[in-house]
Amino acid sequence: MAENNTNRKAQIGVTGLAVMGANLARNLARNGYTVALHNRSSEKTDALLEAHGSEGDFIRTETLQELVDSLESPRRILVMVKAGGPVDAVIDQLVPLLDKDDIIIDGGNSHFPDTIRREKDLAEKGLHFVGVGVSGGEEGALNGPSIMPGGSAKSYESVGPMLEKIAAKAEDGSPCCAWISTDGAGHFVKMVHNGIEYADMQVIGEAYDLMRSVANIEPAEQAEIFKQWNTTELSSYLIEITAEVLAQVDSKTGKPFIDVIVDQAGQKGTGRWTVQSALDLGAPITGIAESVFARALSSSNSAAREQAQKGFTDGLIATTGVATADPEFVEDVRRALFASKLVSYAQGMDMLSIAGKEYGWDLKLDTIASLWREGCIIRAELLAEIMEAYKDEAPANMLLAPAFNKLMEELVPSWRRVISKAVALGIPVPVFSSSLAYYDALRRDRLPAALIQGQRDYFGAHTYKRVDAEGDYHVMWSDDLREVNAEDAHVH
Ligand SMILES: NC(=O)C1=CN([C@@H]2O[C@H](COP(=O)(O)OP(=O)(O)OC[C@H]3O[C@@H](n4cnc5c(N)ncnc54)[C@H](OP(=O)(O)O)[C@@H]3O)[C@@H](O)[C@H]2O)C=CC1
Ligand SMILES: O=C(CO)[C@H](O)[C@H](O)COP(=O)(O)O
Repeated sequence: MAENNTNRKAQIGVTGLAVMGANLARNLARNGYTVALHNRSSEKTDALLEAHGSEGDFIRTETLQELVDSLESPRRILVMVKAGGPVDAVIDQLVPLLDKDDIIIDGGNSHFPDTIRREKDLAEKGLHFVGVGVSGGEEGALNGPSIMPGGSAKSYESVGPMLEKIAAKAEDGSPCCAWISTDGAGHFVKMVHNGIEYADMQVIGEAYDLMRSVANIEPAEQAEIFKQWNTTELSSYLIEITAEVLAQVDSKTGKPFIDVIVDQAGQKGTGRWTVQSALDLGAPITGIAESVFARALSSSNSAAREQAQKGFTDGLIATTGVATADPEFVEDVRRALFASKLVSYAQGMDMLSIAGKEYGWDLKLDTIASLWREGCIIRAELLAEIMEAYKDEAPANMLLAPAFNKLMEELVPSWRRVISKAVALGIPVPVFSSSLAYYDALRRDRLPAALIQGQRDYFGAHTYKRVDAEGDYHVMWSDDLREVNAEDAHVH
């Protein structure tokens, strides 16, 4: 049902009816809410109503004033427009039309500093602003996404029940939606989710490349391998869709579909933001960073790639390493993929823990892992175990939780063999190898960081700490090489 009826009131309005907004509106309507619809250009509103108007109770509106007038008070307006300037533009148009205590919900992939700014500005005007991370793509938005809401606890009392109703449900029936923390926390968690998503996709790509380049396993055969892997501890949405992409045959040429796609990966920005933010926080998300750079390397300078293919001829680039699909090699790749994937999740969780302290957010890592169990792009069987690992006392690092510690020990030999083979044959595995370096660095008794401290003290009197005494020290490098207490020498 869809009417322009000024007497009827909707419980929520949605503005921005592209794929995500349209499907979230339908999801809300299917769950029994009366939903007011608005889009900058009314074609999308009409297209939605024509195709799906019978799915629930919708109110068609043409202007933002009509949208506002169609809502019960306090008003709830879900903004699903392009992230960035368009969100500010919509907020600026909405604010003069709203009353105290009305709630604007931004469900797009907004950058969390923008969300912090918007929440503060709107709070000063007596309005609530809720930045909500939504993951699950088009299909998830319709049938149940993973939802990560920030904003004030008070606003969650009003929007939480609706969001929980439309969210994906985990196996135990709990909704994949819970209040994360104040202001930009929801968008921050969604951003880190996307960082993990980038790494997860890249490690799958590296496994594919290894099996194809080293063992000549063609895409159709790999589709079966990924399907089988999806029945193991690797079981996840991304492994599942990888099998489908690899099974696809191009209708124009009859070639494997993967072979007709230009090998230059795009990105909209959330992975890049994750790395930028990690640099600010000093969070060592090395695998996630490599996955963002791998996309950049694939696409930023195609002329350099073309010339290097002809110019870098050290004879190591593999055409084949293993003659056939050696099952032991394939199992090694599976294990290497799983180990690298575990590192990506561990790095993401570590970044959340650091950010919680820095931004004053009480981030519950077990709850966050629980929200990612269903509905989102990184949903995986593994997340139930991650949730358990953070349930009581959070480990200093996810990999140190007993279950993962033991698992990593089992995976490491395969991981090393696969990376050695890749390096020997000249196949780039940036996330496999940086993840192993991260694991090795964590477990190493002495790191060369000691030498870096010595160098810093030499050229900049930056001081160092001793392993056997408290305090900060400096060596009089350009004098008599005496060690002095930094405080006495007035250096820091
Ligand atoms: N696509 C996906 O899989 C996912 C997307 N997201 C995020 O959800 C949000 C919506 O994504 P998606 O549905 O893909 O849509 P897009 O990001 O493609 O945005 C299109 C929508 O934004 C509207 N819009 C653009 N500029 C303005 C403006 N200045 N004023 C008013 N409206 C404007 C468009 O209106 P018009 O029709 O008039 O042009 C249209 O409704 C984005 O932030 C995206 O990053 C989050 C998770 C997954
Ligand atoms: O948020 C998402 C899923 O969680 C979107 O799909 C996201 O836009 C994908 O990112 P990119 O285009 O950078 O690969």
